[in-house]
Amino acid sequence: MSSSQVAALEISGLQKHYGSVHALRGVDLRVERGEFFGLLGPNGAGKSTLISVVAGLVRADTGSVAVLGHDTVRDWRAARRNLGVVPQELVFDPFFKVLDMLRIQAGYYGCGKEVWPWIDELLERLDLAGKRDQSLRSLSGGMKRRVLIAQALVHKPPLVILDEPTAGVDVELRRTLWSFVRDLHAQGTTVVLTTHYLEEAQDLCERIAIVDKGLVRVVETTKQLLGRHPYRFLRLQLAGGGVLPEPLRPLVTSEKDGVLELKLEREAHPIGGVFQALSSAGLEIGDVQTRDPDLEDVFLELTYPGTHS
Ligand SMILES: Nc1ncnc2c1ncn2[C@@H]1O[C@H](COP(=O)(O)OP(=O)(O)OP(=O)(O)O)[C@@H](O)[C@H]1O
Repeated sequence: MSSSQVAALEISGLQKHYGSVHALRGVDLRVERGEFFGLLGPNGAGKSTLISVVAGLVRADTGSVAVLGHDTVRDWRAARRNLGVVPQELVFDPFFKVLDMLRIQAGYYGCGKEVWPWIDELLERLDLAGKRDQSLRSLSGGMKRRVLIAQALVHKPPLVILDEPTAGVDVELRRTLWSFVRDLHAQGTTVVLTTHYLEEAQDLCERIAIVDKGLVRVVETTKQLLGRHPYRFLRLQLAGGGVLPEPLRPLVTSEKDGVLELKLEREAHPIGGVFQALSSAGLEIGDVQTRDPDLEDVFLELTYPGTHS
C-alpha cells in the first residue's frame, strides 16, 4: 500500500455543526484503493454525517473530501461517478418499477444501455429478478433495501460506501449481501462499511477507524486493533462450587450458571497465578476456557473506557 497513489477516499479537516451540535470536529481519514474499510462508532459519533458529506448530501463547514482524487465540491460530477452510497434511509419514488428506476438512476450518471446487463446481474445477485416489474411501494422492507443496494451500484462505482446495510434485515439478506459485497471487493472495488454488528466488521474489514464524538480516535488494521487489547478472558467452573479467594474477586465480570468469567490483564494477571490462587484456597477447577478479546471488547474499551469491567 503506497501513500503516493491516489486514495479511494481522502478526508481532510472536516468540521460540521448542526446549530450548537458539533457533529464533526476535524476528521482526517484516508482509505486506500482496494481496501475493505470499517467505520465504527457509538450512536451519535458522526458516522452518518461523515457519509452524508462524502455523498454530497450535507455540506461541511470546513475541510475537504476527495473520491479517487476528485474533490466532492469542485469536481462533484467526477466524484459522484466514482462513488456509490447505500444510505440507511429508504429514499425513492414509490411509483416506479424496480427495473425502470435502476435504468433511470444509471442515466443520472451518464450510463446508458451498456450497463443494462450489469443491472440484470445486480437484480440476479440481490435476488430481485422476480421483482423487476413491481412498483417499489409494493415491496417489503427487505426487498426495498435490496433495491437501495442495487441503486447505489448501477454505475459500477470503484468506491462503495454502505451505511448500516444490515440494520434490521433478516439472516438471508445479510448472507446474500455479504457474499455479493465480498465478490465486488475481490474484483477491486473499495468498500467502506459502517455497522453496529461488530462481528461483521471483524470478519470483513481489513482496516477499521473508530469515530467517537466527531473525531477519528483510532485507525488500525483489524488485527492490530484486536492485538492492542491488554486483556484476555478466563471462564471457569469450580468443581463442587466454593468461594473465590479475595484477590480474584474484582476480576470477575460475569457469573452465570456457575460459570465465572474473569478479565485478566495480560501482564499483571498471568493465568498460572489464577490457578495457583485457586489451588492455595483449596478450590478445584471443573472446567476452564480462555477467550481472546473480540472487536466488541476493543470497541467498548476505546469508546467507553473504564465502564467495561
Ligand atoms: N440533521 C441534523 N440536525 C441536527 N443534528 C443532527 C442532524 N444529523 C445529526 N445530528 C446530530 O449530529 C451528531 C452526529 O450524528 P450522526 O447521525 O452523524 O451519528 P452516527 O454516528 O451516524 O450515529 P448512529 O450510529 O446513531 O447512526 C448527533 O449528535 C446527532 O444528534
